[in-house]
Amino acid sequence: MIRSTAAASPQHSSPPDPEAAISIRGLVKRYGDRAVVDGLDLDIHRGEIFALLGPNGAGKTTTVEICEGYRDRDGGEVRVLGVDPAKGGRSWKADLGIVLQSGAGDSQLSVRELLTAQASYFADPRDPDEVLELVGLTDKAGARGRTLSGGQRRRLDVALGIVGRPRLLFLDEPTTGFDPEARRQFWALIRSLRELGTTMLLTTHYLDEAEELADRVGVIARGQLAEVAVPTALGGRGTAPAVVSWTEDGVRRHAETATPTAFVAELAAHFPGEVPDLAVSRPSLEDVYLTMIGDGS
Ligand SMILES: Nc1ncnc2c1ncn2[C@@H]1O[C@H](COP(=O)(O)OP(=O)(O)OP(=O)(O)O)[C@@H](O)[C@H]1O
Repeated sequence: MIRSTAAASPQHSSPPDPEAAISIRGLVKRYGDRAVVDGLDLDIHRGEIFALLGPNGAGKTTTVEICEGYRDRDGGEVRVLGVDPAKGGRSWKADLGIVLQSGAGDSQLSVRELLTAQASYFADPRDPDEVLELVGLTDKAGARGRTLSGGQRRRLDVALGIVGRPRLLFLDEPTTGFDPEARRQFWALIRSLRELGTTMLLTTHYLDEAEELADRVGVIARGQLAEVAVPTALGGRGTAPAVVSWTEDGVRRHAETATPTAFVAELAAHFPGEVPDLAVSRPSLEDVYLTMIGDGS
C-alpha cells in the first residue's frame, strides 16, 4: 500500500522553496484526459544526490523534463535553482547539465573535439582535458565518438553534461548497459562530482545504484510521490524486524526479531563455537520498493 506524503492539491502545500535545488508543489501534467503527474510535491536540496525511482510509465521522465524546461506543465509550481523552468533564460540553462539516455557518442568528431565544442557554449566551462581526466577518458581523447564502447560513450555523455560546470546535473538511467566494473567506476565519478558541489537528480531502475549513490530516494507511483527517505529508511526499512538465520542439526532455521543483537547473543550461548551459517538480514531496498509499488501502477 502506498503511504502518500503528496498533498492532494497545490493550495494545501507550502510555497516552493527558492533555496532548494528543485522545489515542486502540486505538479500536474495531463496527456488528453489522463493525468500522468497528478499533484506531485518534491524538494531536492542543494548538494545532494537524489534518486527518483518508479515503475515504467510512473511519470519520472515527465517530471524531470518539466524541471529541465523541456515540457510544459498543466498545474502546480516548480522552481529549479530558484527559477520557474517555464521561464528559464540562457544563464539559468547554463547552470543545468543534462545526461540523456541516448547520447552524442555516434559523432565523427574526436572525444576532445566534441568536448571543446560543447565547452564553447558556456561562459565559464571546465577545461576539457580536466573533464576527460575526471571521467577516465584521457586515453580516448583522440578517438572518434563512434569507436567508443557503450560504457565509454556513457562517460562521454557525462563529460558533455558537466563541461559547462553545471550546478545541477540530471542523469537519466546513467549506467544502463554497463558491466559491473564500469558501474563501480561510474559511481566513483558521481561521488567525485558531489564532492565538487554538484547537485544531482538521478533516475534509475537499479535499486543497488540508488542505495550506493543517493543521499535520499523518492518513489513515484501513479504520478505522485509515494515516499521520500534516506535509502536505509525507505518503507520503514530501518525499523523493520530483522531475520536471523542459522543452521541447526543440518536444518536451515529463520527467526524474525526486533532485537537481533540479544537474539544472536542467546543463540550463541547454545552453540559451543561459531553459530553455523549465521546471517542477520533486513528487508532490502528492492524488497520495500516492490512492496510500495506492488498494488499496480
Ligand atoms: N508525449 C506524450 N504523449 C502522451 N503520453 C505520454 C507522452 N509522454 C509520456 N506519456 C505517458 O505518460 C506516462 C508517464 O511517462 P514517463 O515517460 O514520464 O514515465 P517514466 O516514469 O519515465 O517511465 P520509464 O521508467 O519507462 O522511463 C506514460 O504512461 C507515458 O505513456
